[in-house]
Amino acid sequence: MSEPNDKTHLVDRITGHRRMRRIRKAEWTRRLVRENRLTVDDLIWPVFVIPGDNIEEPIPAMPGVSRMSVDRLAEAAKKAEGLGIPAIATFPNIELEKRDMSGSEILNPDNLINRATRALKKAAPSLGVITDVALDPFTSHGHDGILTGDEIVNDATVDHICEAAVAQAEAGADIIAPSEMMDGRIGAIRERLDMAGFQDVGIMSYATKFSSGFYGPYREAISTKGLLKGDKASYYIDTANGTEALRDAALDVEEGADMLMVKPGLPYLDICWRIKEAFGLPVFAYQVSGEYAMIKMAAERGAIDGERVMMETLLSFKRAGCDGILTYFAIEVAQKLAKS
Ligand SMILES: NCc1[nH]cc(CCC(=O)O)c1CC(=O)O
Repeated sequence: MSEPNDKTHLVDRITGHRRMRRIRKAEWTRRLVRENRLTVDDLIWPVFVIPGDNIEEPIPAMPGVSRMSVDRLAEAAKKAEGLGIPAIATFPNIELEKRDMSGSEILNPDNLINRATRALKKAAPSLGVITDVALDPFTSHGHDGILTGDEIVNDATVDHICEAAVAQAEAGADIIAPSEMMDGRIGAIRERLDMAGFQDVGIMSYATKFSSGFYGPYREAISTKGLLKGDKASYYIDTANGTEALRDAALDVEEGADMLMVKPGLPYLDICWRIKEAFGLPVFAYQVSGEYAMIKMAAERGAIDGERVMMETLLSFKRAGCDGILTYFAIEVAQKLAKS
């Protein structure tokens, strides 16, 4: 028969006196041993731009997010700059009449995205501007590249986005972020930017972009939802493939990417970690529209504490080795961090 206090000894025999809970006991020890922190320096704010003046249009699939006309965007950018957010990433929703098979409007030096960049640089000069060079906001079929028959043509698309990258740099973009997953695009863009004298304009590669279901609300936000025929599986990475994602990122590193992105974020934390370990380059996770919507909508329905889950997911990217996060929560988080 065992003595009444033998249970204590039983646990000590099992743990060898190592008790993890000692360091969790008080708030001050928890603070002292906390391994990762989220700060305002980690945030990149993705925004949606629309034509017109003085317009702010809520996006139903993304509660709390609106498309903004350039003037409103400039105001919002001042706010972001004031909060200390380092950079903004712009995505245009252009008129349907301006979209065509090859996305030619992306080459217009005065297109919506380039006008937004100029306005941002004027309104908030210390805020970094990151522009996407994919064709999807500009094509009548919603694909990221030039569509010939059933095929998204690789090399012609690369030529096209190289021109677009130069136009974006001319408008003042600090970082070009190609998101269309064509082969050879990073090296080609680097060469074209350098030839045009933009050695200082960086490239943040959407290095591992998965063929994901999490982009749904974004396609509503830029109005490609009804346009897109088929899916993007012939150019985005299969969601089952981690090692292939690493090979793809390795090519971008060789071709001269300055920073790498993993997209979506939360379902791909393993990729964030592997990429950070493999290359040591700055790595960013894109917490995409569907991830944002899941949190906001679950919170609205009372299933989760939205603010708490927002902070937890953002911190998970830091734990997974990311240097920063593109997140639609940027303003909300920055405001919260400023108070604490
Ligand atoms: N170039 C495509 C692009 N640029 C940004 C996103 C998604 C961003 C998000 O979901 O928040 C996508 C994905 C897509 O439409 O296939």
